[in-house]
Amino acid sequence: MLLSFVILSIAMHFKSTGFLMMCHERKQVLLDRMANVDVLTELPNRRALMHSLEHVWQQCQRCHTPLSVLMVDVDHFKRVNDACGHPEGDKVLAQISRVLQSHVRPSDIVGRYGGEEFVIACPHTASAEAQVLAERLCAQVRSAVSAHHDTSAWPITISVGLHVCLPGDGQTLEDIVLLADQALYHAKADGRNRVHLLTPSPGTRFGT
Ligand SMILES: Nc1nc2c(ncn2[C@@H]2O[C@H](COP(=O)(O)OP(=O)(O)OP(=O)(O)O)[C@@H](O)[C@H]2O)c(=O)[nH]1
Repeated sequence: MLLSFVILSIAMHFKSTGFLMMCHERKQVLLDRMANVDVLTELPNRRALMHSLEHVWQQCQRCHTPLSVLMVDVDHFKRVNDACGHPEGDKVLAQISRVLQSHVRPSDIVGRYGGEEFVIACPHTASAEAQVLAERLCAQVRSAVSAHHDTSAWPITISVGLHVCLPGDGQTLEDIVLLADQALYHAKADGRNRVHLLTPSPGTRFGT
């Protein structure tokens, strides 16, 4: 009788310890998700994106292959919010994120950089291939995403700044993001709804 009581107590102790461990693991998974995933788009947030970008850049440097980085920004997005409302704007951002994600390779990284800006990193990808991808993304967003205001559908477009990092040019993560952002600036200035490939001046030294 006493023996079975002891066995039962031990079994209950392990069961409750196991249960507590399971709760702890679930809580940890939830916390990790909250720290790394953007709630609206379910894409990696800026923190997770920068972490992955650093990882793929190191990988490309080891393999002596280029890394193409696309900075994507929704055109005149303020107008969408103003005309259709913030919740509709949120839907548009979620829709765009799905389009971007569905047109890249599994090895590419898509993340929400902030607001209406996304970053796509394509490891082992040279400029010609990246440019084709960027043009395709522009066309896909234009045809697949629209905001609904009353009965009218408003086409949504994106501008893409493309920067190609070559191993050996000494670029830091900050340089990479800055250059992709400069490319985006040109795409916007040239009229939006387009891709601009940045060509750094010959001899430009980074990371100094
Ligand atoms: N609905 C919604 N709007 C957002 C979110 N994040 C940023 N925005 C809006 O995005 C808009 C960005 O506006 P601007 O920076 O002026 O740029 P823009 O209107 O897209 O114009 P250009 O970039 O110059 O083409 C602002 O109105 C922000 O409020 C979000 O999570 N949801």
